[in-house]
Amino acid sequence: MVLLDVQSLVKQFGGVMANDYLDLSIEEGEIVGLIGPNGAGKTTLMHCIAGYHRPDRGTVRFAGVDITGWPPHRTARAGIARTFQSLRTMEGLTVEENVMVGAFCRTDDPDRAREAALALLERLDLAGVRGAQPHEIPLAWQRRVELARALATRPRLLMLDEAAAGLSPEEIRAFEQLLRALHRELGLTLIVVEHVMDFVMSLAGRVVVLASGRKIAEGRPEEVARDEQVIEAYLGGSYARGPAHLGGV
Ligand SMILES: Nc1ncnc2c1ncn2[C@@H]1O[C@H](COP(=O)(O)OP(=O)(O)OP(=O)(O)O)[C@@H](O)[C@H]1O
Repeated sequence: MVLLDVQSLVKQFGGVMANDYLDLSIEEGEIVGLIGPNGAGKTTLMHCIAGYHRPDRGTVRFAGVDITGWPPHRTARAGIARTFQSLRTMEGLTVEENVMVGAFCRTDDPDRAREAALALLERLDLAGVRGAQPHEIPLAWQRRVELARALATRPRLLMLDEAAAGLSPEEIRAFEQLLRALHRELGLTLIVVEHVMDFVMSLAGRVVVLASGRKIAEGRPEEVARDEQVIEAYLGGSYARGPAHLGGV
């Protein structure tokens, strides 16, 4: 079943076509990697899906419903969650309270929200730091707090924006294993926006490549890594890692 169906999506900022008639269709249960050089339009696409931007044209359908232009609190209720490139954990709130913020998407009852938050903190091995402030714990754990908060909204579609950035290779492997397990346990559909190629290429079943707001390739990770247009897009741009990073798949 198609869970997310984006058609002819356009988002423009002044003269910049950040998303230039994009189509994207995702089956329930898929893990889709979304890659592309800096400025390709990946974050804009996620913003348009989750309602942080209103598209100029095109449609976003989720579970058969037209959700184009719905604000974030409505898309969250519909079952779309996301994490942010720059961490948006809230200082002044404890780790547990941060996760409760997500749970309030589904309940008004603080006891229930706390219960849901605690269950997630235990599942993500964060129960020991539930009373800490997010800035007091390591980055890899802060990313899991963000993940827990997103999961607390009980999403069907979870979008991760550069969740592996700044993590060590060991932390990235652990994060990948955790995501695989959660994907299985919760029946999640995942969109993984990522610059860390090893991570996305090994996690995703399908990879979609954007450049200058357009989709230039899509397919299995090993196919995409060999695609000449993809290699060219990375070579031609200011992307620091270059195609060597794609070649290792
Ligand atoms: N709020 C905004 N105002 C003006 N221009 C924007 C805005 N958001 C994005 N852009 C522009 O739209 C284009 C796409 O940006 P976007 O952040 O979606 O790319 P990206 O693929 O996520 O890049 P990165 O990998 O660097 O995060 C860029 O040219 C960017 O400068």
